[in-house]
Amino acid sequence: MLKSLSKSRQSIQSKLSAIVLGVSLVFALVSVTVQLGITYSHTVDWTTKSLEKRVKSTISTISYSLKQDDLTLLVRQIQQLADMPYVSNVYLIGDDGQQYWADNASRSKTDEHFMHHDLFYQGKDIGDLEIYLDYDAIKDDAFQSATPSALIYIFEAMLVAFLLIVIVRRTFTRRIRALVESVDRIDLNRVNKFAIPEKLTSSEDELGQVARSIQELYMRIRGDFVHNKLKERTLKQHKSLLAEEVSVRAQELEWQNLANKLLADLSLRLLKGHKTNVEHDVRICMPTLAKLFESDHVFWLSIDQERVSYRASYPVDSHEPSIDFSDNYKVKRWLMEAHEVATVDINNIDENAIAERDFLEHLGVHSLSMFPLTDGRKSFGLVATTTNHRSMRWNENKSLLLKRFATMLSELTIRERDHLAMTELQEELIMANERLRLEAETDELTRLLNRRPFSRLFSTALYDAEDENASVTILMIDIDHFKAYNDIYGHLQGDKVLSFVARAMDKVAKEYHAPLARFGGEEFAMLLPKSDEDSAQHVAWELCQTIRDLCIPHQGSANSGIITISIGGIICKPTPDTQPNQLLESADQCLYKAKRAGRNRAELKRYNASTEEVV
Ligand SMILES: Nc1nc2c(ncn2[C@@H]2O[C@H](COP(=O)(O)OP(=O)(O)OP(=O)(O)O)[C@@H](O)[C@H]2O)c(=O)[nH]1
Repeated sequence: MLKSLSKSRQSIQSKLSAIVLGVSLVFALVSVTVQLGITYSHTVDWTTKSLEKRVKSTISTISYSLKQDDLTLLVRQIQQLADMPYVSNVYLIGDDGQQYWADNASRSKTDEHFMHHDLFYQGKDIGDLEIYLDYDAIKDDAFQSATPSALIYIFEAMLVAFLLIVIVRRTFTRRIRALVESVDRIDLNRVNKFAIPEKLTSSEDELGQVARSIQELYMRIRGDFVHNKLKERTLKQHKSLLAEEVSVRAQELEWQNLANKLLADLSLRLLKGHKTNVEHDVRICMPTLAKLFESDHVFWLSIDQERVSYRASYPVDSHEPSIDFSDNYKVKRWLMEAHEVATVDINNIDENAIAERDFLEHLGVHSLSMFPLTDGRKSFGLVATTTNHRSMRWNENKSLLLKRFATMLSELTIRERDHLAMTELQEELIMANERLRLEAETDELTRLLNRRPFSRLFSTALYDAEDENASVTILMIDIDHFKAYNDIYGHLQGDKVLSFVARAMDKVAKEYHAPLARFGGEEFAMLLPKSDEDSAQHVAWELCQTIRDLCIPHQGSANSGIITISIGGIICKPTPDTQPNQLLESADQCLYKAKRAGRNRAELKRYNASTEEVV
């Protein structure tokens, strides 16, 4: 039962109650037993002493009456002894063997206890006196007298037990239960502040110590819990910060990657592309640039003195506000002399910077970031990115990107400038070369081609004629009796005549798109591509007539009296083996024939390229 009680929910109280009750009952039983023993022994002792006292007072009378055989006295004396409390019987035996019994219920002496006294009379043993006690009666009386005490003891024990339980309950069980209830309320998964009631902890007894220990333990656990929670929260915060940091880093890297790719692409495009497509190439990368800057517009301005021009802008169809620095040097200086990326927001602009504010308002710009284009000495342009209605979010990376973009455009502009200078120089050189070439290929006196370019043209004409299966004519022209002219009119006059004749023939040549050259001295050569015999004959005749028509007097010319020319010509349908020199030689021979035939005429022959014969 105790076991089951001890297992019950109110185990301590029940156990205590049972223990206290049991101990009290045992104590009561022991007390009653002790009381009984004491009462019994006390009664026996008292009875014995009373008897001894009585025997002592009556023994001489009994001895006397026995000796005197005064039976009446003897019996009375014995009966008086026998009437004493708890005396069951009195037995007397004389030395003569005579027995006397008191007149009590029992005369047996088998189970009785007794007191023994020797009877003397005048120093002589005359008999024995034995007194038997009624121990059962003593016991009964003892029990009877002990019963109230036992009841009192039991009541007392019950009372003590009850009081003890009440006291235990008041001072111990109830507090333990309150403590248990308090402890039950502890939730270690929460950080609520918890306190065991002060009435439990303030006590100096063991329970108070236990309550304080629990409170301290809880405080320590709570402290640890709070510490762990704080650690956990800090860890969470760190983790979230780390995740945020990683995300920001990733975005930055993505941004940086896009920026690098943009600049690399632009750089490559500018290197590969044609110089005239520069603006186009820059314009292509501007949308990405605007995205990277988170801006509305990107401008590339070229600034020369007060003249500002947009080289490229984004968006393409956006309004490009006109910029005039003619009476706004302050703003120009502000824009062009920045050494770092300048960012300005209409909200934060210095109150004194009225010109700058007006400038931004004129542009319709809320926020602006810019960097000048410079060759290190002088600024010649600007890259700027702007927002219209909001502040621009700017950072180091964006500054760096704008700087790198501006540096690229600066280098590009410098390269363009150098390229322009180089092109101009090249063009000058080409023109000079052309002039030199023309000079080298032009006869100084007549301004006609000289022999070298003519030979080249002649070879080309032969190839063309061969390709087209056409005929080509070469005319060799010589002024008649020119030595005589020099001799008569002088060398200088001879030079003048050479010029006149050349100019006149050139007119004819131009008419027929025929190259004409001074071949040397007073000799000329004319080439008639795609010509047949008739046309060649006609041109030759026209040449002779043209010179005759000049009517330059020549006293040394016996037959005409004027300057005339003789022409020898070869008409040829060339083959791949046809040699220009051979044709020139043949034409020369024809010229010789014309001279011999009387001059002032043309002698034209066909040259058979297959047989290499003049026919
Ligand atoms: N003034 C002048 N005379 C030149 C020039 N080149 C050549 N001559 C002269 O031209 C003359 C050519 O003379 P020749 O080859 O003997 O022939 P020609 O006197 O014209 O007689 P034909 O040719 O037979 O009619 C020479 O006296 C040269 O000195 C020149 O540039 N200026």
